[in-house]
Amino acid sequence: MESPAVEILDLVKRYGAGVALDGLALRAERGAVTAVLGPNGAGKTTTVEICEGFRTADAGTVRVLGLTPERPELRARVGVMLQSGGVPPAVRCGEWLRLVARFHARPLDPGALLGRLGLAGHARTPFRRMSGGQQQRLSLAAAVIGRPELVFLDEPTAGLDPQARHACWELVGELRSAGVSVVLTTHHMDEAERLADHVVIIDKGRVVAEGTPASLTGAERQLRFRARPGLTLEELLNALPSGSAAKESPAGHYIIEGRVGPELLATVTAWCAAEGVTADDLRIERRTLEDVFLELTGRELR
Ligand SMILES: Nc1ncnc2c1ncn2[C@@H]1O[C@H](COP(=O)(O)OP(=O)(O)OP(=O)(O)O)[C@@H](O)[C@H]1O
Repeated sequence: MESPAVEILDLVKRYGAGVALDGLALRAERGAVTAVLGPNGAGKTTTVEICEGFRTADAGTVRVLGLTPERPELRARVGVMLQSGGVPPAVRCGEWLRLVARFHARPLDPGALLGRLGLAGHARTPFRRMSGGQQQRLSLAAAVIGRPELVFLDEPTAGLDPQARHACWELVGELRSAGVSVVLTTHHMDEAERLADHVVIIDKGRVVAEGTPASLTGAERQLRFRARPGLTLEELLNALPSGSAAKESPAGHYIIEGRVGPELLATVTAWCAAEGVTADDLRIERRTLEDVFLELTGRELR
């Protein structure tokens, strides 16, 4: 049977007295987009860089396409986009991509790839003169130019403008359609929900939840509104159909769960009117990955 794109078991990484990874386990299937989600310092970059062979683990096993990360044959089969670094400051954008392409047997066309990522006009710009977002897009291009079987993208859209973000999303979609396995880290829930087949939420170096975006968020809808913090919800709860729940999370944000329909909506708005509460942004929607994370850890993702 074919090995998964990435398989991690009991991974531990310490930096001095601090534990960055605390027994992390993760499996990324071939041909799928796996999003690793978590707040700052959760251990995303450490995990990805161990898989890429740039850092060594203190304990645990890691297999990338069935091999240990330091195996040299992985270099031609795995594309890597780092959060920063790796490109000489004076090299011109187009020159760099052509150079990277030469290391691969069947590279994509560098010029076409630059065009796809909105960098056609910057082919002659030295790396150090490119904006952060442009540098990032070049790193993305360099990660995929060799037609890898597996690509690691560490926060590929951080700091990108909306247009560049969409170009990146499209590229990830195409990689997936071409059967490439993608492992990406992100802080953006919408990005994970939009792109990923499988989401792994990590916090403090451990996996706190995983599944498809739909299985994590569930099919149930919620009623949400914003109002002044500290409303007493007991009376509202008494008025709601049995099986409903009402909570304030975070302060000033109210979430009503249960059978969301006309009756529940009417009860909530009547209660608001009676309490003199103006419910801002009143809406009905599915739970988001952000909510899932908040429930699991009591903290927001960013
Ligand atoms: N080289 C290092 N030396 C010491 N501590 C480190 C080092 N790299 C990471 N850490 C620590 O390990 C923990 C995990 O960091 P990591 O960069 O993997 O998190 P992350 O989830 O990628 O965060 P971010 O979203 O901010 O990039 C953090 O507490 C961080 O301070």
